[in-house]
Amino acid sequence: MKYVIGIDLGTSSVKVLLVDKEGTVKGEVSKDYPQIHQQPGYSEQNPEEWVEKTIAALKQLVSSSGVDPTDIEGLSFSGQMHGLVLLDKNNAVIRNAILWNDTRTTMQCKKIDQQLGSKLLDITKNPALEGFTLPKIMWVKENEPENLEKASVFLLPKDYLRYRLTGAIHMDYSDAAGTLLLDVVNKSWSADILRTFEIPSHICPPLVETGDFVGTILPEIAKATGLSKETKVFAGGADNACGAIGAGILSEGTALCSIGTSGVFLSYEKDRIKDYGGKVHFFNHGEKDAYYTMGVTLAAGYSLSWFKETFAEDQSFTSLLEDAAHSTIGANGLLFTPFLVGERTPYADAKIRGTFTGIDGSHNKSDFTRAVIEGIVFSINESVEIFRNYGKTIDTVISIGGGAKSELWLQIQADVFKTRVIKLQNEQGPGMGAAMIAAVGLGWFKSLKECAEKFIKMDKVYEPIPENVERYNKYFRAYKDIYPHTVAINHQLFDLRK
Ligand SMILES: Nc1ncnc2c1ncn2[C@@H]1O[C@H](COP(=O)(O)OP(=O)(O)O)[C@@H](O)[C@H]1O
Ligand SMILES: O=C(CO)[C@@H](O)[C@H](O)COP(=O)(O)O
Repeated sequence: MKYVIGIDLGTSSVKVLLVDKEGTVKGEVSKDYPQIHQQPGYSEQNPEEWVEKTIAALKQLVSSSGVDPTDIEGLSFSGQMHGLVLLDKNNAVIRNAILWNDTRTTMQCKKIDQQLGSKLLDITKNPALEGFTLPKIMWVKENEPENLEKASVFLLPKDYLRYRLTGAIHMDYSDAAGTLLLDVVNKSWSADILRTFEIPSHICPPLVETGDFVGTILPEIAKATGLSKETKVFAGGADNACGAIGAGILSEGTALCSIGTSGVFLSYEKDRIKDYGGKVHFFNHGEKDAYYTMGVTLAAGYSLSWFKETFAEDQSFTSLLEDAAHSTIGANGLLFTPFLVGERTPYADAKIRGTFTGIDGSHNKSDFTRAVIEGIVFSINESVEIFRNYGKTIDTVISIGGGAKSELWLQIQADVFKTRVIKLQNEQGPGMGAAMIAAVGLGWFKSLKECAEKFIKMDKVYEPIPENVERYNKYFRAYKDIYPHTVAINHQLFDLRK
């Protein structure tokens, strides 16, 4: 049997997946790394940790699988999006990576809006948001000019990892789309935007398709991981594009809910002129010349992780979620807004912060946990509403990520979204998507669609329960009232913390 590996460089961990030609997952290893929050709104990671943890995970995967390394024919990547990695002329990392959930760049976003106006949306199809890469480059230019002067190239997280595994520098279109420097429809770096903000064009890496063959792994990496040095490497893509591939979101009418560190609601778009007025993100898909649109909740799984670390450190996620089942729909009248690091969709607001509303002396930990997981789904439902308001029909949603690990959470998604929710046999969509990119790149399949037919296996379907839908509807309406009623005080508190 022949195999491929999908490497998903997430925010909380790197996950490596060994998949055979039938699409069966033969092994899976995950290694965690921390986020560094030096001050409110800051979120960084040390790129060296990604490399070390990936090598360790690959080594464990190869040795524990018992598979002949020469049978592992190829690998590809899925990566957390937007994070800025700057390399000097020797390709050494200049500073920690500034991540997608870092919101220090509000001033830079204002500047982009003022200087580019509607041109930004015309070229990049997206508004200026703190998480995207261009404002991060501008922040470095303004606050650490010596670091930008030293830079010979900028990369996104999985591109840096790929560079360390192959020695070759590239960026694929699906990830480049999230930089706010790409002309999304014409698939080239925007000279106009680079010129406007006086960013040297030489720091933009060569662009490739997500499925392109980019080389083989370096001999020293082969030695460190136990992989064969003949292993073919394919570029890979943004984690949400790969999540979509791994969930079979490859034609109009299909939608995805991913609850990882972030929460994403995503829909396939064939139509490059589809206009959502910048209310949701519009990016190049990992499938050539296709697109996807998505809304993003910045702290989805992150909210639950924060809750667990702060109030239930010794409990597992599984037991926490079991507890939440003892509470009721609406957590006995307790609502949570997951704005722990600001928000993106529908409120692009770096200063908003989270709330528990309606705390009562009778509430216990089960109610609080339930409120957290419901609040995350309510927030993602605000993106679902945007899609519906623009005329999209959403009746079936594939759910992936940590949020698809719990029956309770899956049923809440079905009840709140008012759609059928499908859980896949492997809920790790992005890693599977990366493995599929390698499988197609190797020529095992003619297209991603053909590969999806073989690789993607449905596990269980959750139908909305009418009685729950009605009750959640009422709580969702109350949830939506919290942002407008707490925005002023949250902005005041944010400023007071300085
Ligand atoms: N057993 C579980 N049940 C429910 N949620 C879980 C479970 N394990 C992890 N999670 C949630 O999933 C999130 C991680 O999801 P994942 O898709 O691995 O994220 P990322 O790709 O961002 O690293 C965690 O933040 C946590 O909230
Ligand atoms: O910023 C975005 C999308 O625009 C995030 O979705 C990141 O891509 C991180 O994803 P996860 O680590 O949560 O999967």
